[in-house]
Amino acid sequence: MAWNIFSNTICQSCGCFKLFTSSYTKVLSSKLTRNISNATKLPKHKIMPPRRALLYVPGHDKRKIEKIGSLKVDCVALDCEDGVALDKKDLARSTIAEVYSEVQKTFSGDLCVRINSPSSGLAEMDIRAITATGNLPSTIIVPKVNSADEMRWFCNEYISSCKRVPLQTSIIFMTESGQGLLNLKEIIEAGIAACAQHPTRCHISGVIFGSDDFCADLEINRTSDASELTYARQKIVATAKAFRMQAIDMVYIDYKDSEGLKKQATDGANIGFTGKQVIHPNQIAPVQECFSPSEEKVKWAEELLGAFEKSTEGVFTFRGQMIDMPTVLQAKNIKRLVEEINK
Ligand SMILES: CCC(=O)SCCNC(=O)CCNC(=O)[C@H](O)C(C)(C)COP(=O)(O)OP(=O)(O)OC[C@H]1O[C@@H](n2cnc3c(N)ncnc32)[C@H](O)[C@@H]1OP(=O)(O)O
Ligand SMILES: O=CC(=O)O
Ligand SMILES: [Mg+2]
Repeated sequence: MAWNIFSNTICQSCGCFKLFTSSYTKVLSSKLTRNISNATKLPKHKIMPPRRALLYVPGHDKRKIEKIGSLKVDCVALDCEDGVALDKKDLARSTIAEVYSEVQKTFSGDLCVRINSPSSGLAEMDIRAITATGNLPSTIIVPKVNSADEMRWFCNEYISSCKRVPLQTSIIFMTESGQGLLNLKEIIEAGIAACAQHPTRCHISGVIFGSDDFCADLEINRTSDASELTYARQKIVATAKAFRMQAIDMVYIDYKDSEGLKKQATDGANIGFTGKQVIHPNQIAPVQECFSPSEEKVKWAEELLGAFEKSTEGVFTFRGQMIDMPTVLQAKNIKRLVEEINK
């Protein structure tokens, strides 16, 4: 009985199924059975492109847009929002609509468009401009989502504006206020429910932490180690991951300080973020490196998984450490990440 439940619900693309089947034959402790029962309630993993660095490029700035094809970055956001002054919003919309297909020919990463926020009164025009073109963006970023209603509003507005049927548009939204953080779970659930009405057209794939707007909203004083943002960052990661979504960390605005950037990116990766927003080409390589497992870690994971395959026990010793299922799962995460990056 339990066996059938596992095989129908555990994601096979990430390898959990294999792990759970081997662990089933190895250790059938009550603790493990309880963990697997909980796992069955989780949504399935989706195959998502890696978004280790997400570079903002102001949507009206053709000089910067022309650079995109030469940049080795996982993800670019053509911006209609805060990177564009109010009197250049129209120019950003028309430029993005004009160049999107061309840029896609030279850039193989995820080419997103960040629209203005649902409450700005500008988002309708952004949505209309990007859906009017034949080539819909692979990902739309919706900033300053403060409530479930705003999330529902965006999903319905987007679907009803599309002249062509969109195919699996990723929707990533931004948490940038006290309300946004407080309502995070409800916002995600509203997005999942709205997209479930159009399962082949769009899905919610990530949350971005808009820390600068968040600091403004909460009147936070910034410090160099960002310790004042620990709660928000951890809440965003835990909530996003509970729904099997990506979590993308804050911008490091001091873009000439590469050491500070690396420190903050490493901190973000260590607490579970999958990537980080960047604003300058020089930030791409260090950030992507911080969100990639080191060679040493990959070797550790490969060897540990090899040892796990050979072991006939649920608990065994590897490089002097006690290893059981949680550590095997961590090694599997590393293997999966490497596969996604190398795809
Ligand atoms: C924090 C809250 C947010 O909402 S963040 C998102 C909104 N902000 C943005 O989008 C800012 C994006 N970044 C920028 O506009 C620029 O990087 C800023 C910070 C203004 C610095 O520009 P600039 O003085 O030109 O830098 P630089 O001379 O060192 O640039 C070297 C060459 O690289 C280019 N470059 C720079 N930034 C980008 C970018 N984001 N995307 C693509 N290309 C970029 C510059 O144009 C420059 O090229 P060139 O040498 O002139 O040919
Ligand atoms: O939009 C990003 C932010 O930090 O605010
Ligand atoms: Mg913001």
